[in-house]
Amino acid sequence: MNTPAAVVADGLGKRYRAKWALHECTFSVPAGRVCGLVGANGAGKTTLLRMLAGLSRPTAGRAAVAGTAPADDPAFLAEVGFLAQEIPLYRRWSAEDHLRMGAHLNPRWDDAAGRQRLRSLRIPLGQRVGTLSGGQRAQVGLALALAKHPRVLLLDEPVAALDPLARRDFLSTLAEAVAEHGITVMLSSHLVADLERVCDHLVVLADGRTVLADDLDDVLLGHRLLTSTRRDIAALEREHTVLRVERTARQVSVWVRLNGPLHDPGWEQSELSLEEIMLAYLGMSSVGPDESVLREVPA
Ligand SMILES: Nc1ncnc2c1ncn2[C@@H]1O[C@H](COP(=O)(O)OP(=O)(O)OP(=O)(O)O)[C@@H](O)[C@H]1O
Repeated sequence: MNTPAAVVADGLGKRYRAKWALHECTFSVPAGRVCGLVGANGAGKTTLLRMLAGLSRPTAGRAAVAGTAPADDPAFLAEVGFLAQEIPLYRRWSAEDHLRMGAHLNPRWDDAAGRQRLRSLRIPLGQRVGTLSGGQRAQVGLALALAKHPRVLLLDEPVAALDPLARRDFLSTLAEAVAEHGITVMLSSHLVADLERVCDHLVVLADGRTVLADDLDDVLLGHRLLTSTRRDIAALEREHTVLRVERTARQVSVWVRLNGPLHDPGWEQSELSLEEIMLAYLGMSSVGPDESVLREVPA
């Protein structure tokens, strides 16, 4: 049985003046998944998340989040939690003040869970959030977003500025909430090890386009490093998606997404880690592998 999609982008695009920040972006995230959103700086992650959160209108295409088109209206905003990169909190207010405002504004507010989450992390509820550490502020932002009981939670690089311990705490809180409430999460990050820990689905953007959208297990199964003494990769390119090529005098190495079985026994196959797969995608443009760039990568 197919799980219904909680987040859908269909030809979604955003143009700023002449430049497309996001172009023909198409993917769907099944309900209950934690989806990592990956892309180089400027790939369009924030642009995408802001459109999904109803904070910015698409120039082209359509999106559906929790079954509806994102919009800046109370019914939609009740279903969706969004934590922006800069953790938007009132610096002069305490966590307690934010909790009270949340209870006032949100119909499904779970005040007890929000407080419990912050107390268990020993975050002082009465202290101005401007005087909390970056990690504590991120946890306050997450606790507030979760207390809304959203069906979909969108997080824009929430752990980027946190130390490893604070990142672990943040991601544990997130994983517990997902297990408890079955919410769908879309989380942008450059930290592949973190994504591997919490995500079971991936969307990768390059130059504002979707270059990969799949379950994490299928991503790991479907990518291989192929090596051979031959030089010609034309036959390989006809059947599979070549991400990266490195040539030495004696050997060619090809990072590939397999679109079916590999028939040619002349290639030696080895598995790729998620980090290696992501690096291959981040190094390619949306139109194909760039060997001149790839040659700079040490073997
Ligand atoms: N308000 C804006 N006006 C003009 N251009 C914009 C605007 N917002 C984003 N862009 C451009 O759109 C592109 C995508 O930006 P975006 O912030 O979505 O990337 P990102 O993947 O989130 O990057 P990062 O990893 O650095 O946060 C960039 O080229 C950026 O300069």
